Amino acid sequence: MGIRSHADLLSIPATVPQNAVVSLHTTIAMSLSTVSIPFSHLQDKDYDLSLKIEQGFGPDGLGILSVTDVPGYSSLRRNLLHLAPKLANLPKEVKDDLEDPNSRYNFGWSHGKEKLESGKLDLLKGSFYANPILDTPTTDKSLIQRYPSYCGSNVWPRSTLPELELAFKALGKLIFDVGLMVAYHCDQYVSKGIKVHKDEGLESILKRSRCHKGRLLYYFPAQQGIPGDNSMSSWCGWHTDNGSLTGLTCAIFTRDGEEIPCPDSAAGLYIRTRNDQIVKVVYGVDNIAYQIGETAEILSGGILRATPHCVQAPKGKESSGVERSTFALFMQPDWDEKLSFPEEVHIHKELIPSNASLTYGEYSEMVLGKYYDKK
Ligand SMILES: O=C(O)CCC(=O)C(=O)O
Ligand SMILES: [Fe+2]
Repeated sequence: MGIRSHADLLSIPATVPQNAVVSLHTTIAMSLSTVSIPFSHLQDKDYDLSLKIEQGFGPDGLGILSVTDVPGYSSLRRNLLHLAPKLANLPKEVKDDLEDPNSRYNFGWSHGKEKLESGKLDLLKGSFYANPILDTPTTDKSLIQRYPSYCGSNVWPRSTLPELELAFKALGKLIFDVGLMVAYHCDQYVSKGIKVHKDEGLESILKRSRCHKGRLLYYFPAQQGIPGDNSMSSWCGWHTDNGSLTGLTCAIFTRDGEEIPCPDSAAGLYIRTRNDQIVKVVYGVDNIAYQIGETAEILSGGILRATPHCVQAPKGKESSGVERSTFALFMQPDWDEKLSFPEEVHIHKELIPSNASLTYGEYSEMVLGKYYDKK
């Protein structure tokens, strides 16, 4: 998929916090709140946010920060996230019709198609992918064949869940617009370290891209945790996102579609920081979180660093039947955008020659081949 890669992070050399309790499989990690930026500051191009960006995305940051008080966000989030269990519970034939094997399931419904860290197919979650900005990014047949995961068209359940399209596009566009503001302030921060040429900053690159992808995620009910998997990454394996900037909602937990507080405070998103701490990340329900993807690392010459993350399923008796719904927006460069790799490549070293010059389309097709069975 266009999107993420289970990087080779299986043996994470975590610096275990002093007070951590270590069991055979699980490390109880510290829980930390993200740095947060009020929308009114973010919106102001003259507001100096370099300290906040540094605290969030700099060498000692978590690699994730969040934006508060975005007008209209709260109801758009709830509207979309509550559709995830509905979509996942549609009859199998309906979901089959929403599949797009040609794009390696990067448009429409995807369940059990992607490989987990273990090499097994991922049955724990279902996803619905669409480009919230453009329904048909191109009509050029050769491009569609070459980059099917970006150049294909959206597939909407127009007769079976008609409200999905509007809700998905509305939330996706809002997270995109706010993400561009985050990108602008990232450029300001990066330009203190390296020269950022006009039109080559993250904001310009993301603004002109036709490659953005939203992912509505639905994690199927945990049965007293995931049987046989006590690990931190029991719901979603460790990986870095392929794109530049990922916008994330705070997840909703439900049982039979009814919202409930999560019964296990250890469940949720974990991040490995740049100084190798593993941290459980928390932010307000109405905040939009943004984390760094691989191509922001490449474009910034390593000043920004891709954020490794995973998701832990809730454990224990009360967790039986608990579902999790969330949304991610992968803001990615256009398929035609040139990426110049620094001499020292940290990302997918085994696939990418140093000093390579690839387009984002070429790069992501290379990386994706790893996580899907060949058709
Ligand atoms: O479920 C989440 O909170 C994160 C999902 C994720 O990391 C991804 O889809 O790349
Ligand atoms: Fe991710």
